[in-house]
Amino acid sequence: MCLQWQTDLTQAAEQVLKDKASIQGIILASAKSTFFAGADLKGVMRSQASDGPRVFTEIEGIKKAFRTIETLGVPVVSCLNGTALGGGWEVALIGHHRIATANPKTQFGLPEVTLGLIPGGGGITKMTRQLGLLAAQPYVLESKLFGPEEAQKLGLVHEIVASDDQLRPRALAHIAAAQGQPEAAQHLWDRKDYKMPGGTPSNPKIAGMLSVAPAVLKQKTRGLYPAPEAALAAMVEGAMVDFDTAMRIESRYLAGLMTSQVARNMINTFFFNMNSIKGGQSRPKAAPRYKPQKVGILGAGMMGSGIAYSQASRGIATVLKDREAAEKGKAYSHKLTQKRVDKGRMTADKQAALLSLIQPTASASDLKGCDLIIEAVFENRELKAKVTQEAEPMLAEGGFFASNTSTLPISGLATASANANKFVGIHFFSPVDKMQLVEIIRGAQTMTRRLRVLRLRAGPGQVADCGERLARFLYQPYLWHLCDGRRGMLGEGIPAPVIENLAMQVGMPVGPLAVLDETALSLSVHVLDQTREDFAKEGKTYQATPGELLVERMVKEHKRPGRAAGGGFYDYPAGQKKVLWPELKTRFEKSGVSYSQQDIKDRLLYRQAVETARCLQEGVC
Ligand SMILES: CCC[C@H](O)CC(=O)SCCNC(=O)CCNC(=O)[C@H](O)C(C)(C)COP(=O)([O-])OP(=O)([O-])OC[C@H]1O[C@@H](n2cnc3c(N)ncnc32)[C@H](O)[C@@H]1OP(=O)([O-])[O-]
Repeated sequence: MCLQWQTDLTQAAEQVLKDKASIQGIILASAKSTFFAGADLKGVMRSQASDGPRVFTEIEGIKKAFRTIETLGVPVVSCLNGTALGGGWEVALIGHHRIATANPKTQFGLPEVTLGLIPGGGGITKMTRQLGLLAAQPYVLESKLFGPEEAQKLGLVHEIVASDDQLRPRALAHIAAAQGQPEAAQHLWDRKDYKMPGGTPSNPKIAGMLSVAPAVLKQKTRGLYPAPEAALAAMVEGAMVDFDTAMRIESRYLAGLMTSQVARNMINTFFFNMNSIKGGQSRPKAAPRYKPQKVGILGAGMMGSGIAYSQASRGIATVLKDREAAEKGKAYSHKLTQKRVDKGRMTADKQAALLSLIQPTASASDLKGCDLIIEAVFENRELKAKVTQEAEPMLAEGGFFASNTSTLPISGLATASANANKFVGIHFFSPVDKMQLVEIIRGAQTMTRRLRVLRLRAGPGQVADCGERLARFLYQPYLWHLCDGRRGMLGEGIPAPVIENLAMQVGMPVGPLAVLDETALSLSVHVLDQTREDFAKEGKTYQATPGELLVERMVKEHKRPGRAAGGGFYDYPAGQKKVLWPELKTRFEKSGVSYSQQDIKDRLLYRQAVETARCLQEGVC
């Protein structure tokens, strides 16, 4: 929907108006394999707040042309040869009759709210009038996409043909058959007897639902996403007025969002940056794809068990080695998959196949032939050195070794290896089965080629090659800061519920204390002990921060090592929701401590922003 397209559309609409007497029907078709990809997102990225009036006029101009075509009095047929999204689906909705080619890859719908926008090119008004206020919500507020078959069931597509070359003949046949039938040249909502399915907001049932809808929405968005709120408002306000006014309401909300920083951020992150990542922008162009055939994992604790699951779920033969807990580690995969089997999302056969790929063992000799071994033992340098030396000789020819450390420098750990050039960090995030990011850390001696190969297929999702930076300079300091920082929020006496709730209010999925519990407080203490030892070897004394000391107290004095070991900052009563450990109040909260909620929110966010900027500055990609 670039500016040139808008000009062409206006001209086409003016032309059909002139030629009206000689037109029997109109076919909307695309010369490309995608029917239409919607608004020009690059153009949206260039808009500023001051462009609001211009953008509003442009949206209204587009919709005026749409309206000219659909109210001309001739049947309009949309021939949907491929995907139609956002403004593209709104173009499809101009057609009174819509024919789609059967293709499981085709997607229709309105992804606007996922980009900080709303379907303001007629999408909200038309989908609401077609489906009703309730039934339209998933498509408008949650951007639920659908294929041709679902579209047909919803009455949004009227015919499905087997191949693209049947679209035009079917459209022509429809137009021929529709001659003399005024209703075939009219949308449902333009008919005199039109009634909104399910009723308008004046219907008591709908009114009841609408009275809670904003609260339900806010619970999901926490008030941080303006687009779904605007979409709901446009749906409801539009349902109470005539069609043209509803269209104008939509345009106003859309113009506001299109010129907002939030939309620019979301489009950049969720469309352009995501496409770059998916397109492998940061991957070396020439390196072939790599998938290890057999992976060994050392240590079947929380991380090792999760990594074993992540490898096996990708069809990779996995040896899970632990002196005592290997079976328990494998049971974690059973627990995860059983939940899916119980919900009917996985067959018992698939579960059995996945579990059969995990070989629990206490013996290092079972690692023989692994082309990748990942150690996931405690953050203790000596232990890591010991397991490295024990397992490395089992590697297959050309295989390489990885440490899942989150804090210890890779170059240092690599000194225990006989092949430091084949030693890398692969840092999975907890819980491994949920977190998409995998961080690849290059040691000083890691061969670049090794890293390149690895970057392609190391873990469950995205890979950042961060040359020892992210783990040490972003992840850990960030976590530390959350409970300590330089002065330490909890240590300052700020109530734990305040910290947790404000973190959620700035958009974090869970509070920082919950994150620390998940990653295990005991892990942080292992790191602290190791750091003290490292300093002592150099004749120095490490000055622990207040936050480090606080976590140490939690583990050593209060015996609260984290979630996996039964409790940390939270209690985890079986079968119930976690609750903050009541004694945090008596042990850490200081009565009379003064704090500003905004300051706490800023502290939580600024730290991330500063560390992210530092990573960029240091070339972490
Ligand atoms: C008034 C009405 C307002 C309306 O309601 C608001 C909207 O429509 S909001 C919009 C709602 N629409 C959407 O959210 C749909 C967004 N688009 C898509 O989801 C996919 O592109 C699509 C599924 C259509 C095709 O997938 P595929 O076949 O794998 O192709 P591909 O993905 O590799 O793209 C090829 C190239 O085209 C580029 N480009 C694509 N779309 C846009 C765009 N809208 N803009 C700008 N550029 C776009 C893309 O960056 C890439 O460029 P490059 O330089 O070559 O890297």
